[in-house]
Amino acid sequence: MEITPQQKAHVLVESLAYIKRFHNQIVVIKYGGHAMINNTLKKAVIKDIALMKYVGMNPVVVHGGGPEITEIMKSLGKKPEFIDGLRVTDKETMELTEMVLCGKISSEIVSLLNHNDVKALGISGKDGKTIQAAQKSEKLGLVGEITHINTDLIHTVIKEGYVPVISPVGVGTDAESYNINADEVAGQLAVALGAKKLVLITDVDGVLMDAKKPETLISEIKTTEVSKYINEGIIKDGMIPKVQCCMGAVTKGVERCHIIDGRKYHSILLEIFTDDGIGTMITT
Ligand SMILES: Nc1ncnc2c1ncn2[C@@H]1O[C@H](COP(=O)(O)OP(=O)(O)O)[C@@H](O)[C@H]1O
Ligand SMILES: CC(=O)N[C@@H](CCC(=O)OP(=O)(O)O)C(=O)O
Repeated sequence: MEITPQQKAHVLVESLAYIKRFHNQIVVIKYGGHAMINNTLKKAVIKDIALMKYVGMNPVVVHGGGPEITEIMKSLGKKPEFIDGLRVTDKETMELTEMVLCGKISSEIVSLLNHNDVKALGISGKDGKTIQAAQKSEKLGLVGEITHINTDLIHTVIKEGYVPVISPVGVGTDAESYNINADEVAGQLAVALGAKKLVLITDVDGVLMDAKKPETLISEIKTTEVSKYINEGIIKDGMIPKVQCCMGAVTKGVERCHIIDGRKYHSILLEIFTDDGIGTMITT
């Protein structure tokens, strides 16, 4: 169906209300590794984030990269192991994780944003002690639990006009590195920054009753329903930290938390600039 010039103009005018609503507001976008499917899609996601910045919003990107960490582990003969969606992390895995997240993925996102004339800056959670952490549990090894978020560096770079791109690596009291699930970082960062909205981009339509059937999308989940879905085995694996982090964020003041499908072109814009909403929204 062809869109007429009048319809295009109408869409632009309609967007004004959203631009005004989010002007100068922080929106945390978590870009998951499973949604970094190919370069074309990656470039489209980056363009959406660039557009948010152009119109006066303050996007803060938290990136994942689980599939790439898994790939490099396998290529080195290491067997990835997960408990409730979290990677069991020994010392060598931690080094690989840091290399992939801070060395490769962060720098790629930063460079794509820069290419779209948006100033971007990569920040590992270790930089400026932004994400402080302690060991989550013995069995997970060097997986971190966030103990404190220091937002100074992020606020400074936002003030200077940059889009911060955060890698989910934390620092302990002995300067040791911790691998932290990127959803957890995004959720707690959204709270610490007083973000208006948290958007998690992944590779499914949202939370599904049956993970293999997109038509079973649950468009809204109340925080009180989350543990029921987890206990019944409907929400599992990598979806567990996602709903839990949204739950934490909405109960601590983030107005809206959404889990959306990054495989669909311009899903971020649809989420931010329309009333219809897509994916799953977590509400109190
Ligand atoms: N109820 C559910 N609805 C949708 N996806 C689910 C559900 N339970 C588990 N999942 C899984 O969660 C995955 C998303 O988490 P994850 O693989 O960690 O993605 P990301 O890299 O984007 O963080 C989906 O691809 C799906 O396999
Ligand atoms: C502890 C833990 O599981 N950390 C994650 C960090 C990366 C991540 O969260 O990436 P996605 O968002 O792409 O899943 C991992 O090692 O895979």
